[in-house]
Amino acid sequence: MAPTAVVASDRPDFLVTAEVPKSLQSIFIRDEDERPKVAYNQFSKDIPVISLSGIEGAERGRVIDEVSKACSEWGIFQVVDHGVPKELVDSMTRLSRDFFALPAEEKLKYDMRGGKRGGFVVSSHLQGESVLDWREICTYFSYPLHQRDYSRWPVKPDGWREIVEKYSEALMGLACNMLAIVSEALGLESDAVTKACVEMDQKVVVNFYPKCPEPDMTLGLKRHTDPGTITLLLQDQVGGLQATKDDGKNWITVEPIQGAFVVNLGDHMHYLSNGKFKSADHQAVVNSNSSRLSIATFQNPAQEGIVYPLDGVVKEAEGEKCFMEEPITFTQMYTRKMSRDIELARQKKMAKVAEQEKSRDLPMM
Ligand SMILES: O=C(O)CCC(=O)C(=O)O
Ligand SMILES: [Fe+2]
Repeated sequence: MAPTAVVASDRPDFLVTAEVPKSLQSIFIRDEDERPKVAYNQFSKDIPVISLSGIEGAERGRVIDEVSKACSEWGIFQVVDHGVPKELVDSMTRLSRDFFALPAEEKLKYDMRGGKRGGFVVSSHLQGESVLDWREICTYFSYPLHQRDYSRWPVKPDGWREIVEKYSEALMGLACNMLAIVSEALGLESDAVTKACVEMDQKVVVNFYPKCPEPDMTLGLKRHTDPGTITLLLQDQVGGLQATKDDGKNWITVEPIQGAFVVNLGDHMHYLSNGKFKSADHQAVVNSNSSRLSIATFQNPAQEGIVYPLDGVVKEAEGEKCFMEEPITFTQMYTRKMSRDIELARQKKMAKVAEQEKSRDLPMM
């Protein structure tokens, strides 16, 4: 039976950590073509690992070259020697895990459903999906500072709030450094991308993927590209982040590296670069052996930020064309992306129903 669409308000019924069920509820079962093809722990070394050591001095040229190559080929890479203190990363990871271990009623004090800006939710804050992701999340809208609403920041576990504050500030610093490198990799001034963002927005999303009884049938987070400018992802040592550079024909599992950040370019950056830099298609798979934690820090432009290739990126003299018809705002870009996703899901569902009807009409052999 085709699963019926789940509205966000139904979701706590599917709270996945309460007690891991023996089999998967149908609402988590993905169509066959969407299911994982590669194991969560079959790690690949294909994604470049770039050291940021010496980035303000003699090593800058090397970093720019490596970032440029990684962004053209994958749109995803890892960074080490990034300067974010290890103790901060360790505290953030430990307190995040402690939060998800709290009783459901404690987490639901920060229930994010109904359009609240931040807090706890099961599966996803997007509405109208017919299959659920196998995860719980806690979201912090951390920047701009004047929009920060601490009433949506959990007070438990003790000290988490203060650590998230420090973490989001440190990651804002790292993101700006990375965007300077990406600008220079496009042959532009180092502030070209941050200027295009108008005012940098940041959202910290802590993903918790519980152990799953039938991990081959579902996904922790379905295939997507991140919409914003750049994402910095911290993952534990379990493994589960997968990326593809050939539209889903082949997937690789990103090797977890202690203390590294996975850097993902989002759609905004893809457009700013006139398509020279990719926004990586990625997903998260789950497993039956252990739960997994990842912390995604999304750096987005302001809502009115312009989405259009940056001045100087399109080399017209070399016959290059601008691949967008007209500039749009980030809000327009995001709305179009969402409607496209919904339309694709609708078409897929219709094709499936038609297929089922056709096979029902076939004469019995
Ligand atoms: O958990 C992961 O590895 C991926 C998370 C992610 O892609 C996201 O939150 O957008
Ligand atoms: Fe993502």
